[in-house]
Amino acid sequence: MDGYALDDEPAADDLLLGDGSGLSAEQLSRAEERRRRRDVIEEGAPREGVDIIRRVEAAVIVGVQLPGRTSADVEASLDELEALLDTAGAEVVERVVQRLDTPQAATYIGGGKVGELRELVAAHGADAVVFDDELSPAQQRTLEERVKQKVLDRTIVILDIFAQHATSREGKAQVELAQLNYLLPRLRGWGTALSRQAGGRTAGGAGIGGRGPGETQLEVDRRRIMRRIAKLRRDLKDYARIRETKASERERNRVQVAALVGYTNAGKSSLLNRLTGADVLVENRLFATLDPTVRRLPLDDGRDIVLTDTVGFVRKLPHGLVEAFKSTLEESLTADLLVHVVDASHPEAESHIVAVHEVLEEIGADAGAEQLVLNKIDRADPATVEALARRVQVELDADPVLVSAHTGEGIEDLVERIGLRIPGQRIRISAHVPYARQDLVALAHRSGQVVKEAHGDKGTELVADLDVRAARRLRPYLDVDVFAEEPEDWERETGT
Ligand SMILES: Nc1nc2c(ncn2[C@@H]2O[C@H](COP(=O)(O)OP(=O)(O)OP(=O)(O)O)[C@@H](O)[C@H]2O)c(=O)[nH]1
Ligand SMILES: [Mg+2]
Repeated sequence: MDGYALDDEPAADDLLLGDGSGLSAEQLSRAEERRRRRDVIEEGAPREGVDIIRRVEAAVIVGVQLPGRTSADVEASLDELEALLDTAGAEVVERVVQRLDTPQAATYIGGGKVGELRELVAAHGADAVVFDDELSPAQQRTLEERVKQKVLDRTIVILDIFAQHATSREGKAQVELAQLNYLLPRLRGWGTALSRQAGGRTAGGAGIGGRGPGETQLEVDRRRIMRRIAKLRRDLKDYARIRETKASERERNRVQVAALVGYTNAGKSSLLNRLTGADVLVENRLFATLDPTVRRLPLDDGRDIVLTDTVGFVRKLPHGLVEAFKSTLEESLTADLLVHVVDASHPEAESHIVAVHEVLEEIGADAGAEQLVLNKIDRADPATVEALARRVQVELDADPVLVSAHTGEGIEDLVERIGLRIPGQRIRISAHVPYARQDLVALAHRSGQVVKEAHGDKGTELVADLDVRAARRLRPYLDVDVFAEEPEDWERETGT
């Protein structure tokens, strides 16, 4: 069967209604309601884009417990899949878990389970089955044939959320590239949706109740997608070049960068707002932020650094997506310090830390300095936070700062810690310091490298490499006022 010609199978809908399917009267009537609404929707206009999930209302989700994973692991991952689907606008009506020694080649789960799934889907009037793991194109196709309904996986859900939320040109291009790369090997199955995207239904009645597009149409689609992929790659290279230019401008201005990274919904944007008075969208939703935001952060010692906020990570983040977002994430790659934000009130906090480290490793950003921040301590149990802090100290050799972006608790500590972890820049100064201010000469010795020191009749002639803070205190006696031209508006350059 080609395409999601769902209405080919009206029988599946009628199959179990009113029989001993085990559903409550309420569940049955909701299933009936969904069917009615969907009929209306299917009549409606074709939608734009590859928006597969937006067409899903009610999903059955499937997790597999492989050796080495506890059932709690599987449930936690399914909780997250449910949250992802919720973000994408779909409701989960049932979850199915199977224990397996190894995934089945043809259908991932076992044959008996597939039959069960088919019945569940029909009984609930669900319009999709979503697997928590990535399926191969062949598995997906086989499952669709047997379950008689659309079969999706976690990857496409995440891709769809990203597609819904991306706002910048670069973000949109990155997501589209990842989507098309995912789609290309699955074209046989996705033909219908694509033909619609191309502007109308394919000749031959590929729409409701029709057959999928023929081979020729598939070839056309495939070539068109490949051309589009090539174009997106070129565009992304251009965007990356622009980004590089900005980064090297910042380099020239010797601005240092701290990047907020962390699991989605950890509170990165909230912290950026709290630390810099920014006004970035904060939502109790996964992937609220997709586009990087850059803000100036004044440190206690008078230095200004740049703080960046970017897309959050999640377990099993599709590889294509990480690849596509590499240039956005480059900000973290080149940062002087990674500020890794953790939702300390989340029961899965530790596995989130691990997942974030995995993604950082994948993009090659795991080498630099990292400051762990345990956020949301206002809503977490203090004993739990303490225990978590102790465990990360022992296991990761991290010295976390405890904060609440909401109440502001710990924020001063965090700023101080960032200042300590980001090495002060040194600048070369030359000065004539009067004998009355020998304390400043002593300061130069303490906080930097004195290159030359000579005693003349007016005072001490000094050449030294100092951190900016110390240098600023010598300002009245500098031979050249290096602070006269401080950059002022670089934080607006990526403006939002
Ligand atoms: N109680 C409490 N809630 C917080 C705190 N910080 C953030 N939140 C809430 O956590 C949710 C996510 O916050 P965001 O700042 O959007 O998180 P994020 O890490 O930027 O999330 P993404 O951009 O989706 O990756 C929001 O509902 C915030 O109000 C905190 O310190 N305490
Ligand atoms: Mg955010």
